[in-house]
Amino acid sequence: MSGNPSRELVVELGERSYPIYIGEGLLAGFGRTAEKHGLPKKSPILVVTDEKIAPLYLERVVASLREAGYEAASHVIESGEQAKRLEVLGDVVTTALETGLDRDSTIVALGGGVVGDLAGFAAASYMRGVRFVQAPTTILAHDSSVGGKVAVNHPLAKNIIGAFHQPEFVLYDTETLRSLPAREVRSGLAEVAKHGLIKDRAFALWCDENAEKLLALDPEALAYALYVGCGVKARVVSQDEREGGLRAILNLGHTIGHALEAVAGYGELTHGEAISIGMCGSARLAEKLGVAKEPVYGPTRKLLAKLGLPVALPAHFDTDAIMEAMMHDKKFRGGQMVFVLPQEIGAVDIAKGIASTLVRDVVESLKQGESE
Ligand SMILES: NC(=O)c1ccc[n+]([C@@H]2O[C@H](COP(=O)([O-])OP(=O)(O)OC[C@H]3O[C@@H](n4cnc5c(N)ncnc54)[C@H](O)[C@@H]3O)[C@@H](O)[C@H]2O)c1
Ligand SMILES: O=C(O)C(=O)C[C@@H](O)[C@H](O)[C@H](O)COP(=O)(O)O
Ligand SMILES: [Zn+2]
Repeated sequence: MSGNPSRELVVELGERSYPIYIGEGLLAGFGRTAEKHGLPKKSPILVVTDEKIAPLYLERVVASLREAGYEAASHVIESGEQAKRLEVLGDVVTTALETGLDRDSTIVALGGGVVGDLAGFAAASYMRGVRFVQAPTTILAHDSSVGGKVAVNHPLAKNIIGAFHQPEFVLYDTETLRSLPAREVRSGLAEVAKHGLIKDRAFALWCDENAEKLLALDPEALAYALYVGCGVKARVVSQDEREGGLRAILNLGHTIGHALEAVAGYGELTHGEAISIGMCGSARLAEKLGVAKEPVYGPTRKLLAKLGLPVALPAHFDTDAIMEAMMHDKKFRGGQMVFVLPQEIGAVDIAKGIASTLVRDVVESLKQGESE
């Protein structure tokens, strides 16, 4: 433990409100937190995690739950985006049935966004819905663990089979982030930067100034960034839980980003890398359409490059395939392409009816990756 005090935020959703606990070493107190939130003790708890996280942190969680008097079982999935598929969901359900999970049971997601989305969808669908807890272990999961979007992928479209299912609480033990591979540190910082770019100019500038500290996992800088990032997300979700309108701003960079992930077969680019390229594309588009009130492409590109993220599209990506995949975006309605576009650093707009020819030009231009 570094001695960094814990921080707490609340996602305000009426009777479904829940806290986000952020701090070092919190996993050791998992069982006590479960008790505090009234998770039933008569029904088993299933902890879902992946093969890389299990040897590092699973025992800590299971032991803490058992110490508090819970019956705890676990299910370990393969690591990586490919695991977000129906077959793996079926395996989780098999373990849930074999372990005797009932309607009063809880499914715990111990891991990054992949585990969170998959285990969350298992919790949303098993017996038509059981309790769910998020224990994020990646930087990126400061985003995925908050807000209740849970899903698996289809080969043609990302996150296309899913639900909204809010957790009972989010327990974010920042000590776990120290074992992250460098690529995953960078990937997670893409969503951190996104939260600044959409809603908090000062935070976006702070990320730019503190990029080196963030990449080096400086505990204070990281704790601050995760707190601010989770705060932006929590406030947006509180105002528009089911994406009737405002929540779509959290999708900055995702129309292009999700298409890249699908076209590459889920794995070549991490989610953060794909949306980094996507955010550069949105900034370009905003400038071309005159939506941007100030230069946005240059500063966005500079920030993401400083965070070690890709800002150009690898040349082998097929533009036609990307355009085709973009048609499956969940914001696409009534034949209209919808994009989240920066107006300035820290503010975005949702623009409908964007001409696909213009989007195609932007995708092509991303292959050049010019700095201005
Ligand atoms: N639901 C949402 O609102 C939301 C938001 C953002 C992203 N997502 C989804 O999140 C997913 C990406 O999440 P991610 O970037 O966390 O990927 P991930 O879950 O695949 O984790 C990245 C890699 O790091 C490993 N890992 C995780 N924690 C570790 C730790 N503490 N130490 C060492 N290794 C660790 C994992 O095994 C994996 O190999 C995507 O599927 C994306 O669509 C969802
Ligand atoms: O929570 C949201 O809303 C987001 O858009 C957050 C995104 O970072 C995340 O990748 C989300 O899963 C994308 O949502 P989708 O509805 O486009 O699948
Ligand atoms: Zn995302």
